[in-house]
Amino acid sequence: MGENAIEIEGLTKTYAASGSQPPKQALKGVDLAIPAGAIFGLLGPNGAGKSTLINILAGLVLKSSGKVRIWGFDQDVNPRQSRAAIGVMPQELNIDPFFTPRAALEVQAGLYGVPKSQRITDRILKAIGLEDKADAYARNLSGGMRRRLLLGKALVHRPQVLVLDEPTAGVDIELRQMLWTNIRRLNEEQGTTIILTTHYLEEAEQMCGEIAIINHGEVIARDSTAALIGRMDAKTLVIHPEDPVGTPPAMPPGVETCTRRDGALCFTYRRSQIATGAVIEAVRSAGITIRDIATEEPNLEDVFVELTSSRGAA
Ligand SMILES: Nc1ncnc2c1ncn2[C@@H]1O[C@H](COP(=O)(O)OP(=O)(O)OP(=O)(O)O)[C@@H](O)[C@H]1O
Repeated sequence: MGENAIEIEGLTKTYAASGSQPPKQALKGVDLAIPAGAIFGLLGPNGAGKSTLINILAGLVLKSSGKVRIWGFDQDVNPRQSRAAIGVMPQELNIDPFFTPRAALEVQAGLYGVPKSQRITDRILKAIGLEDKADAYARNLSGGMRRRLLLGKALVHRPQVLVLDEPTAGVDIELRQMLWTNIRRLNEEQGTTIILTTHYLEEAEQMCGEIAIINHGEVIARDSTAALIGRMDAKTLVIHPEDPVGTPPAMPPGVETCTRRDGALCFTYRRSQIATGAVIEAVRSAGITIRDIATEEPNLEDVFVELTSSRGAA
């Protein structure tokens, strides 16, 4: 195994035409390397191609062309090994209602050819907090419990790479925290590489060390989360004046000024072009006494919006 858990080169996928629907090119030549041990975020607007990419990794969708290596195994050359190295928690709650969690995990382990003596069913039930429900029918489980069971099913063969497709979509905060605690633990204690898609950019910002942004079937950015956010040039300075200010002070060109409802003055400008000191100086020169001062840095949401909105529609 090299340093990368996943290596993707020139990956394309075109879904065939069906009925009145024309063929759809969902992936247009994706190159992507995901380092072993990472918590890696795959972000993009609806329809960008994230699920297609994940489903190809999982062996659920056939690629049209390109190379995929999972844990060093080429999907075309070593399909069995590459499949054994990856576990996928899908988006849909596709659980057989007549299986109990214990049975569902056992069946899944059987599908992966895990011998009975090597199964870790009890350990997984405990990790996902379903010990109490181990023998209840799945149809009696809450949505949150089913989701945890899906995570459990992805773990039966102890994969080195765990892929999570929107793991926390529509789940309450408590369950979200629990899922993340589980996932972080897997990453820290077992060194499992985690790849996830999420619509919660704040969550991606907190969880993922590295991120790829995919749009219209192409990777349009791939960097550490910090570096991606660092690319954004915008900065906002928020100044709370000692006394209410009627007319905002004159500013150097390129500074946008607004007054917030609480009376704070805010100034937005490009860090690369205007020094914060110059903005503060302009405020002081206008005779304003500053009570408090704060800056607002861009976040992942700003990066995402800027990158994905600049390319237009498909
Ligand atoms: N089975 C299919 N047949 C035809 N087109 C498909 C199929 N699956 C996906 N597509 C199309 O391929 C494109 C990419 O879809 P995909 O589901 O990969 O996007 P996504 O980024 O996962 O979106 P979402 O966030 O909504 O899940 C979309 O235009 C979608 O309509």
